[in-house]
Amino acid sequence: MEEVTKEYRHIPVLLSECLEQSNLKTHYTFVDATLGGAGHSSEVAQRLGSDGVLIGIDQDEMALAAAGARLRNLALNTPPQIELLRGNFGNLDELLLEAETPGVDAFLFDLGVSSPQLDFPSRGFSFKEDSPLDMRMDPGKQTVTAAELINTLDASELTRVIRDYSDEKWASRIAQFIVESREHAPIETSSQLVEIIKAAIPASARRAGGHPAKRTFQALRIEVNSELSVLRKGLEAAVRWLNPGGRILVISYHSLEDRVVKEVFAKHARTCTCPPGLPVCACGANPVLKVRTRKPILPSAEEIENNPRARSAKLRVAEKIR
Ligand SMILES: C[S@@+](CC[C@H](N)C(=O)[O-])C[C@H]1O[C@@H](n2cnc3c(N)ncnc32)[C@H](O)[C@@H]1O
Repeated sequence: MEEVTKEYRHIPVLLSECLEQSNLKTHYTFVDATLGGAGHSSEVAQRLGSDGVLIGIDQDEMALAAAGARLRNLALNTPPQIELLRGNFGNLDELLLEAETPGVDAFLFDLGVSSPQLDFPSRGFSFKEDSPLDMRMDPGKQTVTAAELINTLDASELTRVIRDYSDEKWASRIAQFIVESREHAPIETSSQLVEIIKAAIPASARRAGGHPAKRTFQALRIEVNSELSVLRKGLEAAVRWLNPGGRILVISYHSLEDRVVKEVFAKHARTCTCPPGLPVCACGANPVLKVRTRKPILPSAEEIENNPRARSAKLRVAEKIR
C-alpha cells in the first residue's frame, strides 16, 4: 500500500474552484465519482464534519488503493463517514444503493485518466511508452482491449472510431494503414501503432497539432471504455440522486466530453418554450437543473504552468432547483 501511495502522484485540477463551487456544508453527502488519487476528496474530507459523508468511486483498483491510504492518513478532527466503492459511474444507481445513500448534495466527475494511469506503461494508455495496447480502465471486468479493436474492426469501423472520437483528419488513411499492416502480423504494442500512424499521416501534416498519435490513442480509449455513453448515463443518474440545492461539477478534458455535459445539463435546465398566452404549458419543459456556468470555468495561467495536464480542463456546474 505504501508503495502505491508513493507512486500515485496526480495533481488535482481546478481544486479551489471545485471546492468553492461545491458549496460544501459540514453535513453534506459528497460523491466523488472519479476518486483517482483522492486529490479533490482529501480536501473535501477536511471540510466535512462527523455528520458528513464522502463516497469515493473509481473503477481502477490501483487508484482506489492509493486513495484509501491517503484518506486514512489524514489527521481529521471531525472525520466524516468515508465509503470507497470500486465500480463504474455508469452504474451509479447500483453503487449508491449499495452505499445506502438517501440523497447526494454534491457530485464531482473529474473525467479521463489520472497521471499514474498514463505513466504505468502496462496500462497501455500512453503513446509515449512502448506497452501492450490495452487501455481498459477496469481490466478485471472489461474483456475488449485496444489491441483487439485494432486487429479485428474493419477499415470503415476503424475510420468511424478514429474520426468520431478524435476529429482526426487522416482517420481513413490511418485505418487503411492499420488494416494493411496487420495482414503481415498482429499489432500488439503502442510503438507499433505509433509507427503506423506516423506513416499514414503525411510529413507536412505531422508537424502540426502535437504528437501525431495523440488523437488516435484518445479515440481508442474512448471506444474501449465506452466513455461517452457511460458519462451520459452517469450524469443522468446524478441528476436523479441530487438533493434540492445540490450541485454537479464536471471537469472535462476534450470537446466530446464537454458536449455530453452541456447536452445533459441543457436537457434538464430547459425552460418553457410555449408561445406567450397559452393557458397551459404544451412543450413539456420541466426544468430540474439550473446551469451555474454559462461559460465553463478554466484553469488560470499559473495553474497550467504548474500542471500542464490542466491545460484543456473545463469545469461546468449545475444546481438542482427542485
Ligand atoms: C482524472 S482522474 C481523477 C483524479 C482525482 N480527481 C484526483 O485529483 O486525484 C480520473 C479517475 O476516474 C476514474 N474513472 C474514469 N472513468 C471512470 C468511470 N466510468 N467510472 C469510475 N471511475 C472512472 C479513473 O480510473 C481515474 O482514476
